[in-house]
Amino acid sequence: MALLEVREVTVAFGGVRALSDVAISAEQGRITGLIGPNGAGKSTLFDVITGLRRPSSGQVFIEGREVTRLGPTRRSRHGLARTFQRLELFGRLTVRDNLLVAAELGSNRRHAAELVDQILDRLGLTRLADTSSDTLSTGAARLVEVARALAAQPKLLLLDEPAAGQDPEETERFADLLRSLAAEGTTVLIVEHDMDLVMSVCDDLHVLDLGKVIASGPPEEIRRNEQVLAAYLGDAA
Ligand SMILES: Nc1ncnc2c1ncn2[C@@H]1O[C@H](COP(=O)(O)OP(=O)(O)OP(=O)(O)O)[C@@H](O)[C@H]1O
Repeated sequence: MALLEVREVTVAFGGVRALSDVAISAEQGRITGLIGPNGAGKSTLFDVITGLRRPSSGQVFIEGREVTRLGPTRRSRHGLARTFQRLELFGRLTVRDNLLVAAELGSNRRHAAELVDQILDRLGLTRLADTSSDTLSTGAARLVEVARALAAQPKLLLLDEPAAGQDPEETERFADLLRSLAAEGTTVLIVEHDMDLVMSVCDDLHVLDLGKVIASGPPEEIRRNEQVLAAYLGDAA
């Protein structure tokens, strides 16, 4: 059974269908990529999975339980955490306090401070712990968003363009982090335009174009798929 299953989801904004009968899944302990051109519907699908947007039709299941009608807070209790494409840190709080807020909402609240210190250390953020979040570089802020999502100790981690604004060294370290999280059993679903990162870390890919899934499979298959090459990858693969 997939940890996440999206069945036949459709989202319409007025007359525009942002998603049409989209079906994707993410397996436990694997890194699944969601790719496609701008406007394909990736962020809208994340909103449906996290409960920020109700689909016009279709269903979302986490560990086999339907969550389609649950709001974001109840879904986070089912082990789901996400980062945002547009950064959503609490700017005036320090890096540590941003993580503490998330950790204290999680199941391990009695050990929140200890957990936060472990995550800061793991992500190489200890030296920034007392820095106000609104003074961070974009690359560091992206990492802090991931750290904050991890503070909730999620089973399913959704990352919306986590590498945007990271330098190549940050991206390389980030790839290692994702691999180690997956090896520990965390399920990762990632939207990302950095194809080197996607092709090197993802176990499975789903490709969206104009609100439809045009291909699903392992990276080596996707990078040779004619329809995907025409719609998105072109010379990049
Ligand atoms: N709130 C909204 N109201 C109306 N249309 C919307 C809204 N949000 C998204 N759309 C439209 O839905 C489609 C999918 O947008 P979405 O942001 O999900 O794409 P995306 O794949 O995440 O793109 P990007 O890679 O640029 O982030 C686009 O045509 C977009 O203009």
